[in-house]
This record gives sequence, structure tokens and C-alpha cells, in this order.
Amino acid sequence: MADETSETRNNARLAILELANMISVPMSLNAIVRLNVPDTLWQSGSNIPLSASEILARVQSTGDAENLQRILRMLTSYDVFTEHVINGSERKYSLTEVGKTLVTDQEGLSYAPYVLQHHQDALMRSWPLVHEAVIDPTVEPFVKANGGESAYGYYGENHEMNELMQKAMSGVSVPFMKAILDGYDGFDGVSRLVDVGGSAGDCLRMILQKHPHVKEGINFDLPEVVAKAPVISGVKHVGGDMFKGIPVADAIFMKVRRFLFSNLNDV
Ligand SMILES: C[S@@+](CC[C@H](N)C(=O)[O-])C[C@H]1O[C@@H](n2cnc3c(N)ncnc32)[C@H](O)[C@@H]1O
Repeated sequence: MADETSETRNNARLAILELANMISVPMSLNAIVRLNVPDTLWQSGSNIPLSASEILARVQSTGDAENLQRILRMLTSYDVFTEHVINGSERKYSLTEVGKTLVTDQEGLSYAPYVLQHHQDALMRSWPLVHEAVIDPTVEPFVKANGGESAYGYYGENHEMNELMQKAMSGVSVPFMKAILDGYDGFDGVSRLVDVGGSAGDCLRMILQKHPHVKEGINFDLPEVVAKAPVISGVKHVGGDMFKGIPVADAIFMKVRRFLFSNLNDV
């Protein structure tokens, strides 16, 4: 090991302190979403730099501008905001390209619900149990932390979380699907398409709009999820468990993210 007082050792100590405190980054992101800072800065596209007290005055009648500034500065170092120093002292903030992903668009979508969805209490309770996935991998940390309930079962039973999950998925998937549909021709010759784990049905809606020869879309998801899905022309919502069976179609579409420890890793 290098000498205790060497630059290498000191840098290593700083690096481990930073790693141990990384939680302050997503939690600061969570705070600015909850305070509606991105939409406030965007101001219908102007993105004019505002100081912490100017932002605070727009989002909340009272509060601590000093603390808001701390959060803004922290996220500036992670490229969410740009800091503008006015007359050598006053600090103002505008959104970077990263920060703009949190602004609500004309369709009412953004990545902000994704931030909130990932920081909901039920998930936050699971993180300190990650080591138990090594000791006893038979039960996922989420299930252990939430009284035996699986993540998707939990969302299904909790109306607010189900809605947040669907909003988060729409915010992430709509821009992604626009990019996919611009260049992908894999739907040629498909007339009946099933989207497995289709959530609110956004992907199918966009596929059917772009490819009118796909006459029938089946949005297959858990019963609690499809029960809350909106009516979409040409799309039938079907509830079920993909591990037990899925509706028959010409082609299967599936867009899911693999998580650290989740049953979707078995798909
Ligand atoms: C990460 S989301 C993806 C949603 C959508 N495909 C998208 O990209 O926007 C995963 C989806 O899989 C669904 N799901 C999870 N387990 C399932 C199961 N056993 N059977 C059917 N759907 C399931 C969830 O309810 C959720 O809507």
C-alpha cells in the first residue's frame, strides 16, 4: 500500500468519501423535481437564468433560498444546470441539455416522473438490503423490505404508485420509440402485434400510428396495470402474467429494462 500521507492515498480517501455520499446526487435531483424547478426555469422555452431566490419566489411563497442554491450548485457539478455568475457575485442558473429532460413537454411528459418513481419509499427501503441478495438470493431485496410484496404487485395495489410508474414509463418510452420508429422496419408484414409488459400502451399506440398495416395491437401487462391503461384506438388491453402465458400474435414486441435484482432478469 502507498505511504499513508502520499497523494495517491489522500486521493483514494477523497474518492471513497465521494462514493459513500453519492446518494446526495439523486436526492438533490429528487428535490428539484419535487420543487418543480425545471419547469420553472424553462418558462415556455426561455430558460432565462434565475437566482435561487427568484426560483424560490416562483415555486413557493416562503423557504430557504440558501439551501436551494446549495442543491443547484451540487447539480451544476453534474451538468444538470449551468451556473451564471453575474457581476462577480450573484449566481443564476439555467437548464443544460440534461436538465431539459426534466421539463414537461406538450404531451405532458418528461423524465421527472422517472426520477420520482425510482425514489419512492418502497424502493428506497430496499437499497440497504442489497447485501442480502448475496447472502440469501431466494428473495429479492424489494420483497424483503416490503412485507413479502413484489415490486409490480406493490405498484398494482397502490393506485398512486401505479400511476407514477405508468407516467415514468411514458416519459422515458415516447422519445425512445420516436427514435426507434424512425429507422426500424421490423414491423413489415405484421398485422397482429402483442406488446408484452406494455404498461399504459404508449409503444403500441406509436407503432400503430407509424405502421397502419398493424391492424391489432394487444397491450399485455399485469391485470392491475392494464386496468388503469387508457383507451387507445386499435389496441386491446389484456391482463395476465407473462411467466404463465401470453396472447398469440404475428410478432411479440417487448421493451423492458433489466434491473439489478428483479424477476424481469429471467425474461
Ligand atoms: C420497465 S416497464 C416497461 C414498460 C413498457 N414496455 C415501456 O417500455 O414503456 C416493465 C413492465 O412489465 C410489466 N410486468 C412486470 N412483470 C410482469 C409479468 N409477470 N407479466 C406481465 N407484465 C409484467 C410491468 O407491469 C411494467 O409495465
